[in-house]
Amino acid sequence: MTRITDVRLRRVLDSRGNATVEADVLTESGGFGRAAAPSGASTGEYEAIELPPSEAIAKARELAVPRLEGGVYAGNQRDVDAALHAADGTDDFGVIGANSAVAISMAAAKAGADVLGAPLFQHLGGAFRGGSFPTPLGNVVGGGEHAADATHIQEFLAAPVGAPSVADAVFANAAVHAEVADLLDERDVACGKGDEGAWAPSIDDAEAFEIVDEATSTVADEFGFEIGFGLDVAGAELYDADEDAYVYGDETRSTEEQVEYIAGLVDEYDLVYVEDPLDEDAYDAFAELTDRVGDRTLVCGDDLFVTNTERLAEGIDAGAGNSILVKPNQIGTLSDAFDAIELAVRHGYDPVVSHRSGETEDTTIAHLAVATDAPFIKTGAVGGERTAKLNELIRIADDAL
Ligand SMILES: C=C(OP(=O)(O)O)C(=O)O
Ligand SMILES: [Mg+2]
Repeated sequence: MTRITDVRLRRVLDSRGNATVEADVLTESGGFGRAAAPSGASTGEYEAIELPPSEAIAKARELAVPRLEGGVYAGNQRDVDAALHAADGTDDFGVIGANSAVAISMAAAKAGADVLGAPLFQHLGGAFRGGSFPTPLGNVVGGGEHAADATHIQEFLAAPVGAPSVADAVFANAAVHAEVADLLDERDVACGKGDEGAWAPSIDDAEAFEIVDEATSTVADEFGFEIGFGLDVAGAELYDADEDAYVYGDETRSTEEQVEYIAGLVDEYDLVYVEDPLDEDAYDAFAELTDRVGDRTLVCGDDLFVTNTERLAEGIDAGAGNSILVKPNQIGTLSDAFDAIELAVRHGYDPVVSHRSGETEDTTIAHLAVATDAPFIKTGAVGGERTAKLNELIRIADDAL
């Protein structure tokens, strides 16, 4: 029933105004799925390869589409993803592009769900999923590679850990975003927004901590539940290998000092989440930091693990981190993303399903998070391509798909 009859690929716009790959998958019995690849700006060195969309589409049409059409069932995700790997023949999707691969992989999953008449999260996760929801981490202030002339730390993330429902959590993050705007206004700081919709003020990181701390406390009092906050430091972007130091404008920190700095921030602000506090090769320093603060906060590897089971296994051996960021386009298929989540959970690492800075209206990651019972999802706080995922979580919880 779910035998694939057509795979159609096209270029569409992403939220930065760049082209990205969209895939449609059609099945014999009329099933239909559509998905689009997101795209990073602060990409990890070890991510699967994103090719220019036209090239990725041409290569996928030549090598992957003939293997899929007529020969593979969309309901069998492992077979779809194995066909994509076989068509590519490399271990990083360097031939057809991880952007083509992930768009097809996600579109096939949606087509499989469509034939079954089941929501995507249920097709992926089974009949017993849909009862618990991830806490959304909402980017409210940011800079780094996502905005010029703003904070050095890439993302300050509201974390409504005490929210009684996913809808309450989503509205709380939007309220923190609005409160931050008021606090910036009071300080006469004018600013625009970064790629993910977070405010991108030209202030130093210390001031951003003050503002986000105050905004989360104010909104927590208003909403009546606990709202913490966390960070994506995007340490690989700050790390200068020649100087062997983390560069914050005029200030630099050695690896030891960086560990000390982050551990201090965790305690000063009760941070619930710290992503990529160190460079993408710094397994030992990650392990040292995890040893120091891993009992009271999540130390999450994004560029460190790149959703890759081999890199995660190295991290598990080293004791580096206690959490993994999961971005399907970093590894190229949903099967690979599931494998990373399952390996993580088996070893006590919390998976955090994530958007990219360049996004579309695609909602697959909302379903992936529910399907895998991930405790967190990182998908922004405001902005259409971000609220597409947040509103889908609300619909899933409301049984309104
Ligand atoms: C979402 C992120 O940004 P990008 O997509 O630019 O890697 C991130 O670093 O976690
Ligand atoms: Mg990151």
